[in-house]
Amino acid sequence: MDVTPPPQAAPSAAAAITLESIRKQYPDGTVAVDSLDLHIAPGELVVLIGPSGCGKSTVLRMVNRLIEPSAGRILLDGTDITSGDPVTLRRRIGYVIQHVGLFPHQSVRANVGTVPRLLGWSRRAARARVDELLELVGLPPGQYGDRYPGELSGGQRQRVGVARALAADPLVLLMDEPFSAVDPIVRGRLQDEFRRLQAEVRKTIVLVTHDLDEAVRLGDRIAVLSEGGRLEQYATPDELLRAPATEFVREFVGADRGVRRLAVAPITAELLAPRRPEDSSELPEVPIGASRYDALAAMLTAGVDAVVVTGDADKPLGRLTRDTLFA
Ligand SMILES: Nc1ncnc2c1ncn2[C@@H]1O[C@H](COP(=O)(O)OP(=O)(O)OP(=O)(O)O)[C@@H](O)[C@H]1O
Repeated sequence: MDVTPPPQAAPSAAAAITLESIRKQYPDGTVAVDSLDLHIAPGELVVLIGPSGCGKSTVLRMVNRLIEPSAGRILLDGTDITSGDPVTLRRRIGYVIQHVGLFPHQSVRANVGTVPRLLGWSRRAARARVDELLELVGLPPGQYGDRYPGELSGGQRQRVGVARALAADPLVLLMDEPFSAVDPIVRGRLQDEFRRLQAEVRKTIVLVTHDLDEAVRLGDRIAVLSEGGRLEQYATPDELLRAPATEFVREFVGADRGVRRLAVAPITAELLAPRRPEDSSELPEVPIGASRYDALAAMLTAGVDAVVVTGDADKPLGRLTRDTLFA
C-alpha cells in the first residue's frame, strides 16, 4: 500500500493535547470530572466513550473553553490554554456537534467561510479554501455552494459542519456525537468518508460518542470513562477489545467483544500454521494485514475452516484456521 502523501497536499497543522489533572465542578456542586490526565498525539483521533453523564462532553468543552476547568491544566503543543483569550483559541479549534448549528439564512459557502472571514482572510483565499473543502467532503461546490442548509439532507448538513470546522485549518477538531442525528445507513457512510478525510488532513481529533462500533471504527485510541471522568482504559480498539483493563470496561465493551474485534485485529504472521500440500487448490486466499473479519468472511463464503494467507506477489505464507481468529 502506498502511504506517501500526494505532492500537492499542503502540510496541515495539528497540535498535541495534554490534559493534566483536569477537574470540573459545576456551581451546584456536581463534580463532572474529578482529576483526568490524558495525552493525545498530533494527528491522532481519540474517542471518548462511556455511559451517559460520565463527563465526556464536559471534557471536550474544556478543551475549547466553552467550559472553564475548576483545576488542572490543558496544553496545546505544550502551551497552557487556560489563560489567554478564549475567542481567539476557539478560532484555532474546529467544533462539530450533533445538530450542526449552521446559519439557516446563509448559503453553504458562507457557512463554511465563517471562520476564515473572521480571521480576515482575503475573499479570494477564503473562497478557494471553501471550495476545496466542499470538494473534500463530497459536496461539489458548483452544485451545493449556493444552497441553503434547509435545501440539504441531514447527512449533507453534517458534511457542511465538518467542512466549516476544518475551514481555517484548525490545530484540533472537537466532535460531540457528530454522526448520531442521522440514520444508521447514512451514519455508516459518513463514518467511512470521515475516515478517508482524516487520512488526508490528519488533524488531532477528539470525538465523543455513545456508540462502541463508531469508537472502534474511527478511533486510533479509545478512552473509556466512568462517572466523574475517571479514565478506566486508554488503548487502541484492538487492545481494548482483546484485554479490557477493568471489570467496568469488560462490561462496557460487552460479551461480543471477540466478534467486534475481528474487524480491527489484523492477520499477523504469528497466527499462521504451515501450509499443507492440498491447501492451494481448496482454500480461499487472503492477504496478510487484512482484517480477521475478511478471513472469516472468506471462510464462510467458501464453506471451509481455513484460508491461505499470502504476502508480496501473492506468495503463500501459511494457513489460518477459524480457531486462531479469536487469539
Ligand atoms: N451546567 C451544569 N451544571 C451542573 N451539572 C452539570 C452541568 N452540565 C453537566 N452537568 C453534570 O455533569 C455530569 C457530566 O455531564 P456531561 O454532559 O459532561 O456528560 P456526558 O458523558 O457527556 O453525558 P451524555 O453522554 O449523556 O451526553 C453529569 O452528571 C451532568 O448532569
